[in-house]
Amino acid sequence: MLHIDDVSFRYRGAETAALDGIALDIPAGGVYGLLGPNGAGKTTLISILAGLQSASSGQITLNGRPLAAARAADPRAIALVPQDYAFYPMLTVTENLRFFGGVLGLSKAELRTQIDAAVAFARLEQVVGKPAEQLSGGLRRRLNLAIGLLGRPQLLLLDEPTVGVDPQSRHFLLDSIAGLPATGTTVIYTSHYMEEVEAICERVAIVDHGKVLAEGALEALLRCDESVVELELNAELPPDLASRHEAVGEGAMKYRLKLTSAADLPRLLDNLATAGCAVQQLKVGRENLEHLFMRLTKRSLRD
Ligand SMILES: Nc1ncnc2c1ncn2[C@@H]1O[C@H](COP(=O)(O)OP(=O)(O)OP(=O)(O)O)[C@@H](O)[C@H]1O
Repeated sequence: MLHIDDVSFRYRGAETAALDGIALDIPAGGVYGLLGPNGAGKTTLISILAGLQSASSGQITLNGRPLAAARAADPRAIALVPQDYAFYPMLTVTENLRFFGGVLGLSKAELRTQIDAAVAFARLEQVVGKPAEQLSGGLRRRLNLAIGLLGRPQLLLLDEPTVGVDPQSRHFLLDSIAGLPATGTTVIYTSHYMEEVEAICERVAIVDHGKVLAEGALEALLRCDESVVELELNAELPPDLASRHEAVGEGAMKYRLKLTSAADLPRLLDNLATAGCAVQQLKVGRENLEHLFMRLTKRSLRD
């Protein structure tokens, strides 16, 4: 659907490029995660995809057409839900939706249908008459999302849509976003919360310093070659086992260990039993995005 080929971008006066040869293929359907720490270049890429900035070099096509031509042919094809609140605080929810629907050029009948659909999707029914400035952080995010959906975009760009929301609204937002591909909208979801990306994205690109460090189906990225075991014990891991398995501490009595062969796991469990450590939890053979990111960059996503 979206093909990004060798795209670079440098802000005026900046010493380094914000995007440095980004190449990505984003298929139709699904939620595609753009994961990276602050300053990685996510917002810059999203702004270029939304037409707010032009790439310094490289090509982008949507369904085989250059991006600008695709947007000119169908101005509603791509919608952006920005990181900031993008509505008028003193207008009510309905007034905001009516205004932004009008900007999109929706007919009266379309406007009514789309506003009803967006309100239902974002579950804003209880607050339609409230000025936006009186909404909680979570409801503001939901209004932002509802506005983005008014034109029934083929591609929805979500720039960190859960920043500053309470856990309940976050859960609701993530569930709603995961359901969008089934309604015909492909989603690009930027975040520095790897748990969110792991929860709702089928494919992921990890970006840092304007470059793609890894890209692919989430399951394939997280499947590791080396066997990895996550253990939770009732006691400290004995030091000899820690060094033999290159253990990394993951919190109180939680460890991440490496195995070199299939026979290593029963041996490890025997050794733990001999040392008097009971295993409370055990997970085998799967990375998580935080570890993958650390392996690629030698630092944490939260740095
Ligand atoms: N208007 C600007 N002028 C100059 N440099 C900028 C500007 N906006 C962003 N940058 C720089 O470009 C790089 C990429 O920033 P960008 O906002 O795209 O990253 P991000 O991954 O979206 O981070 P965040 O999660 O903090 O929004 C950073 O080094 C940032 O400092």
